[in-house]
Amino acid sequence: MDGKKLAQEVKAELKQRVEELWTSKQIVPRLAVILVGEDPASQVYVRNKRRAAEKIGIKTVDNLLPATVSEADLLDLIYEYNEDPNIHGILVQLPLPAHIDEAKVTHAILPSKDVDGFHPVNMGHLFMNMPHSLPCTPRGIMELLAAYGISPAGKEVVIVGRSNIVGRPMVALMLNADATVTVAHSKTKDLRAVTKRADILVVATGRPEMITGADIKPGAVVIDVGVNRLADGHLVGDVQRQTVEGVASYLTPVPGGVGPMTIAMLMKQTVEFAEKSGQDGY
Ligand SMILES: Nc1nc(=O)c2c([nH]1)NC[C@@H]1CN(c3ccc(C(=O)N[C@@H](CCC(=O)O)C(=O)O)cc3)C=[N+]21
Repeated sequence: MDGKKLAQEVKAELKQRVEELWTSKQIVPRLAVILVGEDPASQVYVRNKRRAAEKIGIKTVDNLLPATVSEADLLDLIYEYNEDPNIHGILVQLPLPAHIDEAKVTHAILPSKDVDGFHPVNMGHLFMNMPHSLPCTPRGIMELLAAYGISPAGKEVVIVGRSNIVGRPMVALMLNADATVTVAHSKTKDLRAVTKRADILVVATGRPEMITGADIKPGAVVIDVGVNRLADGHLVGDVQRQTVEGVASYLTPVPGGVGPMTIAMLMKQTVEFAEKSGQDGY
């Protein structure tokens, strides 16, 4: 499944929507991005986000804060953006340094500007199937499946991983799409027996190549959320491509699968927020 190509298509459509928003309402979508510290992987993502935004016509307001910034100063910056009517979305790149409470920071973002969908209010709405903001990675996965004509309705979907960023919201999205959902994680007994049941398997564990061809049902659709940089510099997923390729009907590559879709969905959410701005409650 070609996430890179689909992401290009999504971004081309967004570019048109951004032009329409300017023509009809003179609004330019604006996204505030906050990066704390100098984690090299985070710097790459933030740069990719800025590049994608520029191409679409979204303005990004980048904030590079030193790793020593206090939690209070970071919160103050968020409050400023919360109040600023010209900012439609706020993103704080995770992980944050250990002295800063990630929950406190993500919960400080106004739910209506929470482009990542991490705020408990947005997570709650999502679980009740009345979403306002959708977490970018799970949403990107749903769009990939839809583009390939794969409907989760009635299927056995197994999600490996229960993070707040991917696993848990993925459960909600799959449930909302009428799948029969199972969540496996590090304490699951006989993981292979569980993953082998899956018609659609979503793997988001952060453990390089942990899922092999022996773990999946022939013909399964396998979604690899992992982005693991090995010591030799190359990038692998949580799925072992060589052994899974011959068994699965579809597999998302790493790189070029879920990653580019995540960025495309961030852009989509920002444009949607800008389109809604000024309406009741926003
Ligand atoms: N507040 C917040 N929101 C996030 O959405 C968020 C975050 N923090 N922290 C880190 C993770 C990770 N993440 C990725 C985004 C794009 C690629 C991506 O485009 N990957 C390329 C490869 C990039 C490379 O070469 O390193 C690909 O898979 O083709 C990967 C990972 C977003 N995250």
